[in-house]
Amino acid sequence: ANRIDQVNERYILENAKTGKDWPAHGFDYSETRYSPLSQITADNVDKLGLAWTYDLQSSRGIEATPLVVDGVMYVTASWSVVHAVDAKNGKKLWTFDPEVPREKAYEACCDVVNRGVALYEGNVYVAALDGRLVAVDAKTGKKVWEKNTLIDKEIGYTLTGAPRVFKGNVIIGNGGAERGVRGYITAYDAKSGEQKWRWFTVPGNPNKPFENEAMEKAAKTWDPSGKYWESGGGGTVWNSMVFDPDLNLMYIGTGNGAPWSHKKRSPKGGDNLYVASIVALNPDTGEYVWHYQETPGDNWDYTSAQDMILTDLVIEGEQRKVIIHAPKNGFFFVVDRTNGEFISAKNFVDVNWAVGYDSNGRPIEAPDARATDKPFDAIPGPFGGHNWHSMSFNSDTGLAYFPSQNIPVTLSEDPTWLNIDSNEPGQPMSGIGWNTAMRINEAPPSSKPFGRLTAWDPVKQEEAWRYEHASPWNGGALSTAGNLVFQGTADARLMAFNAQTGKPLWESPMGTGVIAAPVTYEVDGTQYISIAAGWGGVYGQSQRGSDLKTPGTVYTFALNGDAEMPEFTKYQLGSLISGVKYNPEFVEEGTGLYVSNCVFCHGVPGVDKGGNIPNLGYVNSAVIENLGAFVFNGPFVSKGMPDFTGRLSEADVEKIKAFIQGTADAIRPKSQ
Ligand SMILES: O=C(O)c1cc(C(=O)O)c2c(n1)C(=O)C(=O)c1cc(C(=O)O)[nH]c1-2
Ligand SMILES: [Ca+2]
Repeated sequence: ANRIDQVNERYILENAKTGKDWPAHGFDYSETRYSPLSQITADNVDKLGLAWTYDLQSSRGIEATPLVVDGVMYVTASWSVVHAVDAKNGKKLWTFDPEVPREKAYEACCDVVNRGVALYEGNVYVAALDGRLVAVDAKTGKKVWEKNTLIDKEIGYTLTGAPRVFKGNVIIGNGGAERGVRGYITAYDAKSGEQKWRWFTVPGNPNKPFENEAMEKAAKTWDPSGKYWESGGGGTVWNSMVFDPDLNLMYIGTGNGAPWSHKKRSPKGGDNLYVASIVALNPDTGEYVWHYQETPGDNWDYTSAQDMILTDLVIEGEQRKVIIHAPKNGFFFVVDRTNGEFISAKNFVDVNWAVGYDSNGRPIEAPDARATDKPFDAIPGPFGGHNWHSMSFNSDTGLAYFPSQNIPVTLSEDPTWLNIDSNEPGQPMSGIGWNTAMRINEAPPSSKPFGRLTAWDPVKQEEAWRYEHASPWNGGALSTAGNLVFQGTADARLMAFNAQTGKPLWESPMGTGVIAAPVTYEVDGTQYISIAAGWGGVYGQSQRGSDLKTPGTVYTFALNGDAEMPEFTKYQLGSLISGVKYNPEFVEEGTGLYVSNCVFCHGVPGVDKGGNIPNLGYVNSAVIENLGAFVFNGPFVSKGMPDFTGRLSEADVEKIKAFIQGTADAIRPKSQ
C-alpha cells in the first residue's frame, strides 16, 4: 500500500533519518534541505544522467519544491496547478487545477508562482494564488475541501507560498505588502478545513480593541499619525514557516512594511513590530511567544520571509538550539530559537545600509541609509541580498548554502504619496495598486549586479567558499551526505559542487533558467535528483540569464541515467524597435506612467531583454503603434495582464508609446 495515508509528524521525523522520501517543503521540519542519501557522491557524480523529464505545461515561473512519498511526486506549476507524477519514470498520474481567475493575477507582485504543496494523511494541500487553500485527495486528485483564507478579497492578497502542516493544522500566510495589506497567518484543521486560529503580524486600528496583547505591544512601535492601518502595515508571511516539535514552537518570517517608506507609514519613527522579523508562535493556539526583529523600521522592502533553518550549533563551547537565516537585508543571522535571543549577525554580501549589529542585535545603521529624500542606491536593493530561493544546511560540513546577489535599484521617497491609493505616476506599479510610497531609479544605481552560490559557516560567521554565476537570480540549494551541493542557475544549468571545497563537479543543461531548488529521493534502491525548472519570479518576468525559454519541466537524474533531453526552445530577441511616431515632449510623462503600470513585468524597453514576459523595446513596431488594442478591453487577461480600461486614458497610452520608442532611440548605438 502507498504510505501517503500515513504521512504525519512521526512519518516526517522518521524519514529524516533515511531520506527515502521528500515529504515536506524543506525535507524535514527543520527545513535543512540536507538529505542523508549517499548513493550519488562527489566521487561518482560525473556518472549522473537524465532519468526522465515531465512537462509542467507552464510558461511562467516555476518555484516549487517537489514533494515525494513512496514513489509519487507532487509538484506545482505556475497558476497553482498541482501535478502528481510517477517519481520513477515521470508518467502523469493526475493534475489538479484550482482554476485561478486570470483577471486576479496581476495583483501578485512577483509572477503567478507557487512554491509547492504540503502532504498530510492522504491529502495534498495547495495555496491557490487567488487566496483559496485547497485540500486534494492524494490518490485521485479530487478536491476534498476548499477555504477562502482572505479577510478581504478586494485589496490584493495573493498566495504564493507552500502551506505547512504542523500538528494536524495546515498553516498558510499570504503576500501583498507591496499593495498595502495587513499580514497574518491562519491554521486550518487538516481533515475538516475548519479554521483553528489566526495571528496578525502587525496591529490594526489602535482606536479599536486589539486582537491580543502582542498587537497592543506592537502598536506602541508605530506612529498613529501615519494611519498605518489604512495601508495595512505589511509584515506578510509569504514564504517561510518552520516547526520545532520538541520545543512545540513554530516560527514565521515576516515581510516588509507597507508602504515601503518608513516615514510615510510611521512618520515619527518606531520599529514597527512585527515587520521584517522572526516570530515564534504556539502551533496549537497561534499565541505569540517571542520575536526578533532583523530590520527595525524597514525602509527598503527588506523582508525576513526568506527560508529559516533550525539546527544545533556549538557556539563559544555551548550547544545552542538556533535558527539560521539569510534574509533580504544582507546579514546572516544566528538566533536562539528557545527564546529569540540574538547570537550573531554578519553581512554575507556587501551592504551599505548598516555597518553591523550591536550585541543586543540592533543594526548600526549607516548615516544616510534613510536619506531616501534623494535617490539611495540601497545595497542590497529590494530584490534582496538573498531572496526566497531556498537555503540548505549540511551538518557534516557545518555550512549553509544559498544563492546571494545584488540587483541594483535606487529608492527615493515619493513626496506626493499621502495615503493609500493617492499615487501619482512614478511609483513602481502604482497604476495597478502598488503602494510603496517610493520611486525607483530616479537616478541610476551605481552598484553592480552579481549572483553567486555562497557557502557560509554560521559559527565563524564567515564565507567558506563561493561560486560566481553569470547573473543574479539563481536557484535554491540542496545538500546531501554524498558531499554534494546541487543548484540550478539563471543561465540554465543544474550544477553539482563539492560541498566542502565548492569545486564544480558536474552539470547538465536545463531548458530555461532555474529558480527553484532541487530535491533528492529514493525509489526501488535508486537515488534520484530532481528539479522543477521554469524561469520567472519577480526578476525573471522582465530579465533573463539565458537564451532559452523551454516551458516548465521537471528534470530527474540518476546514476547512469540515459534518457534523452527534450528539445529546448530558443528565446528570440527581436530587433530594437524603430519607427513608431511619437511626440518627444511626452517622454517625461510617459516615463512616470510606464513605471507606474508596466515596468516590473515588461522591464525597461530596449535595456532589459525580456524574461517570461516580452520586453516592449524588442516587439514588432506594430504592437506599439497599436498599443491601445493591447492595453484596453483586456485581450491578454488570460495571460495575467490587467485590463487598463478606466485606469489609463488614450492620451496616457500615447505618452507611454513615446517613452518606449524614445528610450529605444536613446540607447540605439549610433552608426558612423
Ligand atoms: O511583501 C510581500 O507580500 C511579498 C510577497 C511576495 C510573493 O508572495 O511572492 C514577494 C515579495 N513580497 C518580495 O518582496 C519579493 O522580492 C518577492 C520575490 C518573489 C518571487 O516569487 O520571485 N516573490 C516575492
Ligand atoms: Ca515585499
